[in-house]
Amino acid sequence: MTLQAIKWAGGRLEILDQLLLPHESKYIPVNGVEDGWKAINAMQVRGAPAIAIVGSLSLAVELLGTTFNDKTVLRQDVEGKLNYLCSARPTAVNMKIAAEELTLEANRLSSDDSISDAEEMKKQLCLKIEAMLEKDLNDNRNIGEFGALSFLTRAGVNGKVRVLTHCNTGSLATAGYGTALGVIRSLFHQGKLEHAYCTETRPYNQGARLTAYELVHERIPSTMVCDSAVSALMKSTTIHGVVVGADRIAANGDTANKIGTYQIAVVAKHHGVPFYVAAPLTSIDLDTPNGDRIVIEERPAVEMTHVGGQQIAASGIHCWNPAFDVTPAELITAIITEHGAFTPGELADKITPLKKSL
Ligand SMILES: CSC[C@H]1O[C@H](OP(=O)(O)O)[C@H](O)[C@@H]1O
Repeated sequence: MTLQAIKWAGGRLEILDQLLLPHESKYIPVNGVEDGWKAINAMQVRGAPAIAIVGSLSLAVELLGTTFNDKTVLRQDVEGKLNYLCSARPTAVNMKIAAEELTLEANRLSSDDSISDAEEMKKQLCLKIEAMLEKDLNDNRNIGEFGALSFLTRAGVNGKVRVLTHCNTGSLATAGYGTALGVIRSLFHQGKLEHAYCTETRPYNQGARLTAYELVHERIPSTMVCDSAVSALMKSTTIHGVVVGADRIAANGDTANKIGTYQIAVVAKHHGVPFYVAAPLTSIDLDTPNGDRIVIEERPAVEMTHVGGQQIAASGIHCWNPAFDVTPAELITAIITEHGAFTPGELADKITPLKKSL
């Protein structure tokens, strides 16, 4: 199986259908925003950064297949389709931020009299969308380096560390390399990783199906544990730190991430284990003051009662299936971004000027 979640070439978009992993590696075409919305909503592609990139590229596919004669019509088309794409999944903020940035760009181009031709405006918008791929990859490598530095201040006697992560935050959740899994990759490449532990991450099993494969694929020394084994692991083994991804980080540092993250943070606190969130600025939502204001997506019960199409729960049982939970800032040691690691308390002040410079 390849580790490339997204393929973009010459205006053609394909995604690795992550519902089939790890058994089958199959790319499916995304021919426009409706395909993009459906793939995101069904979780054929998932992961906050990957959602924003695939959603935006699905718009680019549609734009490149249409001729526009009027800049205002083009701007209205772009804004409407971006709003539609944002409705596919509510918790991750990356698609919303991408939509805001692209709408601002469309407004700027539309009012720029030096750009008389709607087709030229379309070309510039598509170039901005395409640039998201390389930027995300570069950001992830920087997150990896800053994250490795954060861990190594607490390294073990041999200078190596044991790290736990949750869900999938690797190449299959981003344009490549990953966020939290990127930190693990950087530690491994620096020869500083003693061992990585990944949770299976019920009910969608991103850990068992996706992270385990990425770790095995790259021969990173690792062990998978059940979600319910994290406290026993921390009691029996020295874990130098936990690093997880983020779907939406509020201005005060409260972080929405895959369900189960919050309880790992509580257990880490009990065991004195540092707890890091690794995420690009595109996952930080300064417009949301705290985690109470983050909408948590609830997924269908069938994703709990069935695994791989096989029923594992008694018919008729009621289910509660929130896809995410919110880890309060006081349980987070630092938030690792492409610009450095920041405490939750300093986050807003540190990144506000950085976001403005984007
Ligand atoms: C690189 S952030 C990935 C983030 O997204 C995952 O959620 P989902 O698989 O439902 O999209 C999980 O929360 C990860 O931390």
